[in-house]
Amino acid sequence: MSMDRLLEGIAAKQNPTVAGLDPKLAYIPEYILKESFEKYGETLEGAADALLVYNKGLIDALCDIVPAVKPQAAYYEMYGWQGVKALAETIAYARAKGMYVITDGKRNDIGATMQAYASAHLGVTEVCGKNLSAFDADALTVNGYLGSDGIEPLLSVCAKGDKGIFVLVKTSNPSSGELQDRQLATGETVYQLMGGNCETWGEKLPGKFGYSGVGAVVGATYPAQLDELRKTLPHTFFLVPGYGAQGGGADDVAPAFDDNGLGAVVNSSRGILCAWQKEKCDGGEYAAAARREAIRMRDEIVARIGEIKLPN
Ligand SMILES: O=C(O)c1cc(=O)[nH]c(=O)n1[C@@H]1O[C@H](COP(=O)(O)O)[C@@H](O)[C@H]1O
Repeated sequence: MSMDRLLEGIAAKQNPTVAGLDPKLAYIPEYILKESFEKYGETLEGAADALLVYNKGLIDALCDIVPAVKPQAAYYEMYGWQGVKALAETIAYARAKGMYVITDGKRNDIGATMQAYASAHLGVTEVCGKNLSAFDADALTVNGYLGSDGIEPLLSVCAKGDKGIFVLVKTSNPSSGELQDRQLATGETVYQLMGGNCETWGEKLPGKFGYSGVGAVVGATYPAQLDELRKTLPHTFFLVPGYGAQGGGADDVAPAFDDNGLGAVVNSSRGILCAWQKEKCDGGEYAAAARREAIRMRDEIVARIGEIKLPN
């Protein structure tokens, strides 16, 4: 149920990481851009085609060693409906290759509108009595700061379709403390309260390995909070962004894991996408360079946490 498929993928591949698919034209090798622009002109359609070709090359190179991808919707929306089509095709391609797909949309709204987001990204949309899948990701990042009526619609969609959500709790950005670290009259911080909400919401989506379908986003840039939240949120699986380009390393993310080497999946986007540029290798090697970086990241983290075991 819920997050179990992600945990099974992590254990099978002995790799607790997710590759962030946040593509920009500046990261895409010249030969891909040239072909897409020749086909569709220097248009949004040409750019979106290049994104998709680039993503497919990455997915092909990573799918046997990395359990999940996280496309961030903004990088597709910036190319209009053509970009959004590339997002949908990226999700379908990655799922067909056996990867768990977390759409990073950080969505939230009031209940009725949230229901529409839930249908769009995780559930089905009814058309003339038929239930059709729109984006059909495995999980979605969401903003819980509108309150529980913005989360409830997701829980029923997740229960029906074996899907999960990751709720923003303590985000990786430098200013996250402006709101999230504020202390409430009860003495707890706002992020602690939100973390507690994840445990409560997760009771509706229990998982067979102890982690529910309601995960939490906690940044690699805040290792002390990762440590604290791992201890206080035993049923909440963490999505940990901030490794690599934002400065987080293996030592920072290690506290996010439990004694079985489970408990978190660590994201790297630019670190993987731009590996070929960092290595200064030929564009034709971009996918191989991404794979090398994914292996380096996996090995660095697994060396800290040990073997990953699924509890019985
Ligand atoms: O929800 C997220 O994924 C997220 C939450 C957060 O607190 N910080 C954060 O960086 N992210 C996302 O994680 C990715 C980080 O990208 P890199 O810094 O390039 O690895 C981006 O897609 C961000 O939008």
